[in-house]
Amino acid sequence: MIRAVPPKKPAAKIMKQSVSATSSRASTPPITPKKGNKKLASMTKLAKSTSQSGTATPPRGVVADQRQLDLSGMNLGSKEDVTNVVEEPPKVAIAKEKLIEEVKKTMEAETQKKGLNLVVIGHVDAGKSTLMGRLLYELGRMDEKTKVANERGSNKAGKASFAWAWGLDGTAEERERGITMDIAMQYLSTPHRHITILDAPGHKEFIPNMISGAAQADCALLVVDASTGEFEAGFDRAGQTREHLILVRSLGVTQVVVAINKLDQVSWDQVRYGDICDLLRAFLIQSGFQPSRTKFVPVSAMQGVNLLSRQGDDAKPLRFWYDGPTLVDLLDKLEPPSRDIVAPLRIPISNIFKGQSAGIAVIGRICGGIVQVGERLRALPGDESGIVKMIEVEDKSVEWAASGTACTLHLISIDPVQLSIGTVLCAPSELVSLAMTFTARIIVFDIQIPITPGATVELFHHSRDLPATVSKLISTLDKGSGKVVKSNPRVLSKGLSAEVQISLRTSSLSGSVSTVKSIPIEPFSVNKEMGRILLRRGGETIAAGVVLALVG
Ligand SMILES: Nc1nc2c(ncn2[C@@H]2O[C@H](COP(=O)(O)OP(=O)(O)OP(=O)(O)O)[C@@H](O)[C@H]2O)c(=O)[nH]1
Repeated sequence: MIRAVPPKKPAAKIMKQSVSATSSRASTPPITPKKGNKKLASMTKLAKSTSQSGTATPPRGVVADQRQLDLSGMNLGSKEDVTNVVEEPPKVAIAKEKLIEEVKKTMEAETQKKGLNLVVIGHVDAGKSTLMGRLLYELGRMDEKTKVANERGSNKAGKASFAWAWGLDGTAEERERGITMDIAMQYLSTPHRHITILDAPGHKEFIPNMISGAAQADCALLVVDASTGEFEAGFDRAGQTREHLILVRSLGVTQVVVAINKLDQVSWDQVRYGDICDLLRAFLIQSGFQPSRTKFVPVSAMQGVNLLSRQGDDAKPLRFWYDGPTLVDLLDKLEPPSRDIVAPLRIPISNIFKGQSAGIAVIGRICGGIVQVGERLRALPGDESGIVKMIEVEDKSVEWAASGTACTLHLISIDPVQLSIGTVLCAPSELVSLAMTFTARIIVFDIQIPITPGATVELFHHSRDLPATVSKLISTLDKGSGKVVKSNPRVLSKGLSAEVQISLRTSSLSGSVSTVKSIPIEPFSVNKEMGRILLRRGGETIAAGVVLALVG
């Protein structure tokens, strides 16, 4: 199904006009950096600046409740400042049942471009940001002026080879270090798809940020450096090519496009391309990806070869042996996942920033249901609620947004101090459950030290990570049937499937005290996206799994 996003218009006309209006928006040629992009850029900067100061991306073991930390750098006013809104709060324009019908119609409209969220992953320096920067340009999302400014700026900084990456890596520190540190969000439009790009950092140090991006993704674009020695480094046990693939699969991503990049560095060697594809194909199958849902494409991000076309001299050596799809052809065929629009509304917050006018703005991907302007939302944990003043999707103001959509909500009449990364917004009549202990079915990764009862771990759930304990080892399970193989095992070693109990801890590995008492979480059987978890320890992902039941 589709991510359905209507244009902003008088609510009464929504039902009649949405299909044509939406389709015309869908075919609108995008493009130059807009006002909204500036806002997004500053928001991204905010996330990055907090990450530089060690707050948004806590070093391993640091308490991950970001509530105070996130808000401290934002100069947010008190509740009075935020809630003292003179203007009338907006009203809900359309009844829920009618809205569901409206959304269904829009989603079924054949002319509607299908939307999806794509996380760009791969080993450090594989060329992810360069590829995305070049693609933005080729598809008309980056204008000539910005391109020239990035070329001049990077040249002046002695980093000419990063000119394309500067289109995504926006902060001074990222540009200085020549690496991506936090997720950068951009939008691309192919003939049949609206794609929200989440450019993830490749450096091991920033894996938590990468997980935050992967948790919001439907599909992944894996970028691999084909240069001699570089592919091998990334594919090594300690490399991020493997780790990123395992992580995205664990978080529910089933479709991957693999871009074998920098082929210009190996003279477009067809044998090298084939060897890399063979190795990756075997690893993808081993990691649980279906061969029919993994596609490979040879490219050079730097030269812009085989992104949109294979024209020009640079592409000549590739034309000798390749006549398959381009990268854009493959992106255009990615299958959007089904969206559960009738499910209870769930919006886990992945970022918070001060709104342009009154109120606070939060970013999140809708994991079920529909949200509309004027709706009152409850924020959990806590007892706060607020009103949706505005919804933005792809920098455009819309009346509603449905499950699967990454959106920015501007909230009023809410105390921002009660919000944090990981807070879940939902309808007051259908609250998300809270728990500090739950059981989960996990798969243990390739770990050296087995998991024992009471093992301290970092629990990753959506964009949040928290100190936790594997409080009980309940049973080991048969991977295929799920039947109990052994009850109360003493340890869990690599490759095992097991049922465990996980409890939040009130202190982190570093000894600081967490204020988190319970988190909004749901069994996988209730809401898939709310029920996925990852466990990390010592900077390594040790297990992934799904929530079975909440204990307390
Ligand atoms: N020759 C060649 N160099 C490339 C190509 N793509 C990227 N590079 C270079 O590889 C280096 C790293 O590129 P980035 O785009 O920053 O890599 P990245 O994967 O985004 O890096 P992180 O996000 O920090 O992991 C830069 O110097 C690029 O110019 C390519 O197709 N050919």
